[in-house]
Amino acid sequence: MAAYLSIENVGIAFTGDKGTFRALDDVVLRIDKGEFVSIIGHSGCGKSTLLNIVAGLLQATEGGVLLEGREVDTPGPDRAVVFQNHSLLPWLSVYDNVRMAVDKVHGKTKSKAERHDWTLHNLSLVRMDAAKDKKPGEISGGMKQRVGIARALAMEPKVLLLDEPFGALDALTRAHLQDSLMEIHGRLGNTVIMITHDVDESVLLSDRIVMMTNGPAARIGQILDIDLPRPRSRVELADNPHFNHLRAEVLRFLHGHSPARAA
Ligand SMILES: Nc1ncnc2c1ncn2[C@@H]1O[C@H](COP(=O)(O)OP(=O)(O)OP(=O)(O)O)[C@@H](O)[C@H]1O
Repeated sequence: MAAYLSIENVGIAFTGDKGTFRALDDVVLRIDKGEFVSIIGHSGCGKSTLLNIVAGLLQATEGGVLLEGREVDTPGPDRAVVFQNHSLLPWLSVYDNVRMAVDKVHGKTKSKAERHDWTLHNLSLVRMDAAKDKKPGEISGGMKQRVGIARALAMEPKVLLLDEPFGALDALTRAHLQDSLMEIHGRLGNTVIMITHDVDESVLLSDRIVMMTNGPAARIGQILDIDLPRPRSRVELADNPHFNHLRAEVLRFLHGHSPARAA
């Protein structure tokens, strides 16, 4: 059976003033519906480039991406992206930031009352309904990321693309948001690709971890199956030998692929 999301022999080269830079080479990855896949690798290896190709924000030079058998090469509401630094509109309230996406995606299929309820429902999924009337400038970084996630979920995308969504947050907030994301994924069964630099985060959340070699011409170096039963608890996993073994596997891979110095 064909994969739900299929990254087929993707390569990309950037051409600029200083010549051509080959960022990715022959990346092949097939993802099932409902799967949570993390991508990990050293800085500059090409993780965001790969995510942006799946999002349709960048065009692959070779190969392509298929979602349910159809090629995707432009952005679309079936693939929602959450970036490391929230991209909320500062002049709109929390509610309106989500509502705008809801109106755009569900304007023709849901009534006004349904769109209102759907906006509130998604804000409550990330526990931001009480702060719905605040502006982005009045809430914390973690709260902004939660709104960004609510906005992405409200679009009911086929695939949720997360580019280091918790990278800019303190450890405690990060842990809370990881737990929320795990709970939402458990409940809704979203298909997720998440870029992270955090080894524990990748093992805790993922079904599979895709480890990338360093660029130029980065590829998938190894894929690790995370066969820990769900639901998962960070506290219980802290002294679980299998969790620690998986964690060590990722660390070993990263250590064996030390980053090249930036030119
Ligand atoms: N538009 C572009 N033009 C030229 N080179 C680019 C462009 N975008 C990315 N690159 C290069 O491609 C490589 C991969 O970049 P990318 O941002 O995908 O890495 P990353 O793994 O996401 O890094 P980080 O973890 O630091 O965010 C880097 O060497 C980067 O300099």
